[in-house]
Amino acid sequence: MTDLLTVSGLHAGYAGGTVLDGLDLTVPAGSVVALLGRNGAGKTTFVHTVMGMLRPYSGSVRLAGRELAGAPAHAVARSGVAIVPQGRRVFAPLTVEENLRIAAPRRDGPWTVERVYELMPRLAERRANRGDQLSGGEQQMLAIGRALLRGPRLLLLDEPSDGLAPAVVDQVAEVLERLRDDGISAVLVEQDLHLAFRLADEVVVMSKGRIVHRGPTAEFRSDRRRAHALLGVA
Ligand SMILES: Nc1ncnc2c1ncn2[C@@H]1O[C@H](COP(=O)(O)OP(=O)(O)OP(=O)(O)O)[C@@H](O)[C@H]1O
Repeated sequence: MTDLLTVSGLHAGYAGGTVLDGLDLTVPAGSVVALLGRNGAGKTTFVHTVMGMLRPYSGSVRLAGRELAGAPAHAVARSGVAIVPQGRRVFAPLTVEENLRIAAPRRDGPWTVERVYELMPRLAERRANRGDQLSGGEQQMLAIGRALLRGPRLLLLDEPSDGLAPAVVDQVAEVLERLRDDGISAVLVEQDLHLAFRLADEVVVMSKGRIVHRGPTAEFRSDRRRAHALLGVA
């Protein structure tokens, strides 16, 4: 499989110091890679750096061969990367429909507002509701819909399960499963291992700004000792 995303030697951080310390990662086209790691490992920093929201100190971020490192977020978005941010960030005073319409849907992209509603009928039912009248799960679906409308080649999902009850995580998982089965390429940052295992083809573990493990999901799942050693979970 050809790699859609190729990140190499990525260094990035904040005024306080370096967080990404020479990170290398590839995402094959049509696959979902789960990015796991303890709190503070640098997962969100990675997602923000790929998206162009944080400028790297050095290193390369290539999407289908095209260099994106150092490009601003709007240029990265135009190149085909979309983010579903941690905390969802839907616009509270706007309705579901307005939130989707201002996502600036790509006219030539495969996704339309109607297609988003078909994927997530809950959003269609709530189309006239304001963002702040939605449940956490509905807000998450709205954030996913907004990202899809940009017609991304690569989707960056930053902890979609964050703050959701298990039954609601299950509903979001069903949506993401359908996208995966349709062949979407994605990096899924997750603390919820069940969700990561359910969706990802491969598991990547990050520690102190580097990748310290990579392997097929089934293999990682069956090796509890390694999961414990890398993530501190049972
Ligand atoms: N805006 C910021 N300014 C300064 N330091 C930051 C900023 N955002 C994150 N950091 C620091 O960078 C490090 C990595 O944080 P990051 O949020 O990328 O980790 P994470 O793996 O996503 O963690 P979590 O699972 O808790 O979300 C942490 O030490 C954090 O305190």
